[in-house]
Amino acid sequence: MSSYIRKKDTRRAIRFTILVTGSQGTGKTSFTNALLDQNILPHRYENKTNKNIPKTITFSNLSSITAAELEQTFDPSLSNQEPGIAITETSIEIIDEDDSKILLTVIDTPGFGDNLNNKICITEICNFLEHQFDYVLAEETKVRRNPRFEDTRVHVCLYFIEPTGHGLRELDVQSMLQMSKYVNIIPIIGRADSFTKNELANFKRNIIQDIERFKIPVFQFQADESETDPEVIEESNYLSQLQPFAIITSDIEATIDNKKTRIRKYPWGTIDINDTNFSDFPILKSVILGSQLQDLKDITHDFLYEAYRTEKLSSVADLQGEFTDSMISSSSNAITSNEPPSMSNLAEIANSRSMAKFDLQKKQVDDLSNSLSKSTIQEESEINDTTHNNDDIDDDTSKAIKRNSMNSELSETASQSTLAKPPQIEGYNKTPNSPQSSVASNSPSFSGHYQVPQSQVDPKKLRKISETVPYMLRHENLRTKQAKLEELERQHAIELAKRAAELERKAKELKLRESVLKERLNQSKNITDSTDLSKSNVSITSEATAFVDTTEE
Ligand SMILES: Nc1nc2c(ncn2[C@@H]2O[C@H](COP(=O)(O)OP(=O)(O)OP(=O)(O)O)[C@@H](O)[C@H]2O)c(=O)[nH]1
Repeated sequence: MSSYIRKKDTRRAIRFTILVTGSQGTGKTSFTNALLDQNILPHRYENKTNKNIPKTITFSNLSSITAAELEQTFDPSLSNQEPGIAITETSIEIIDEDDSKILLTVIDTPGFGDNLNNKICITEICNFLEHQFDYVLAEETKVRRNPRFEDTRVHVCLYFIEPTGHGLRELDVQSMLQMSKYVNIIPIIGRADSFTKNELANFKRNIIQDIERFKIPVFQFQADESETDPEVIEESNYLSQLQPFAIITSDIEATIDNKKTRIRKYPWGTIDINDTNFSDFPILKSVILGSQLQDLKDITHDFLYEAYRTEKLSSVADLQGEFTDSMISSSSNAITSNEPPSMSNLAEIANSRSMAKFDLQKKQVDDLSNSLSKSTIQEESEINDTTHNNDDIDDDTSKAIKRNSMNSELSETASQSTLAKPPQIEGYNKTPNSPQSSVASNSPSFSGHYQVPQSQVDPKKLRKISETVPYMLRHENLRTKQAKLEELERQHAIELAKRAAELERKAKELKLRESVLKERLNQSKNITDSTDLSKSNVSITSEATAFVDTTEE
């Protein structure tokens, strides 16, 4: 990565958001600094004056004490207080020589795992992830969309496991399980230099067994079934076998063989964190900012968000059903002052479930039918823009993207290679066609005798994800996926139009009923009036008779 420039022109940048979480001291800050190639984030123990303090998005704890107060002084009387959890973000724009940009946002979770009861941490992170989905859902269902809307969904969670050597803790299992509903999970072993080779192999085996036992749907590097490129298949197999990545990170910059890198110094020697004999850091970096970037984004949108959206919208549809039923059955009921639902606030409605309260109102029925017919038309006209609005990859950007293929030497290796089918952790398959659940049940699991791979593929020969172009898109896949997205949107629009038409029909029916009732009311009024008239006629006649009688007398 050649240069980093603070946010300037984000029009064509690819947005990519990473959540870095895990217990304290596992090397998250050092990792982020190494990933961004700048010591941008302060360590907790450091003087923060010269560093960028990340923007705090949320903070919450179970007591009234603030995190800053806890950090300032140690007061034994506060030792039972919970430090809580904050969610912070740091955005940076990575620009390569081709002017291609990634707007990278790193979300950190200081305080995670520091509480006596860490449920609050999981809840807070899940709420944050869910809110990002809600923003997109609310925007998608708006009649008029905001052209400057920023998609803040998180594409990958790098979960740092404490280097205990034992396996996953309950907090790790619970966190990964719950977060996996909203984000791709990649487990990471931080501070991997704490282990000997055998210890690391055992630790990886324990983690994999736990992932299998608790059915944690971590990210799968398995290539698509439709993938035919042997290089991609081989690389995916290699990455699958390597997982969970074991990384060494550092803040100390150095130059080795004329290349900028980072090192860790020990009394007995020095380790280059980019040396794949010791550290998976360079592989992880090229995976998240390169070869898998687009897949991570696609899975976030096509599976995770789609599942969330379906769940939310179907809850709205149920409520709408109740609403329309109540419209018919309660046509003569008293009128309440609740607002009618509109197609532009479905997300809010889904969240608050306030639609259940809605009742019939004559005036509102009119409003509703008007607004629905408008929104149906607009939805259809705007639906084609959805993909462009939601995703920031435009044609121009795609053109600028380079696809660096392996050299011919690796192709040879690939064709001769007899790699065993890599084990899988239950979870997502990257093929957009196959739903997550079916994959989970079909995928073979890690076997108990899983072995840490002995570098069947030379990591140096991994597809070169250029340091200047830190990402790569799969052009052909992108097109098919785009088409699928458009098809989904079209179906969604049709569904909305149907629902709107149905509501409109019911509204008309009600109007008709209303006018019939009015007519009847008028008729009955007329009858009453004529009865009154005949009564008064009778009294006039009797008065007249009395008058005639008196005159005659
Ligand atoms: N041995 C070793 N130490 C590391 C490694 N990465 C980071 N450290 C050190 O571990 C300590 C904690 O690292 P951080 O990067 O601050 O860890 P963190 O997870 O951000 O910690 P919190 O901010 O407290 O949550 C620092 O002293 C780092 O220098 C590593 O790969 N190996």
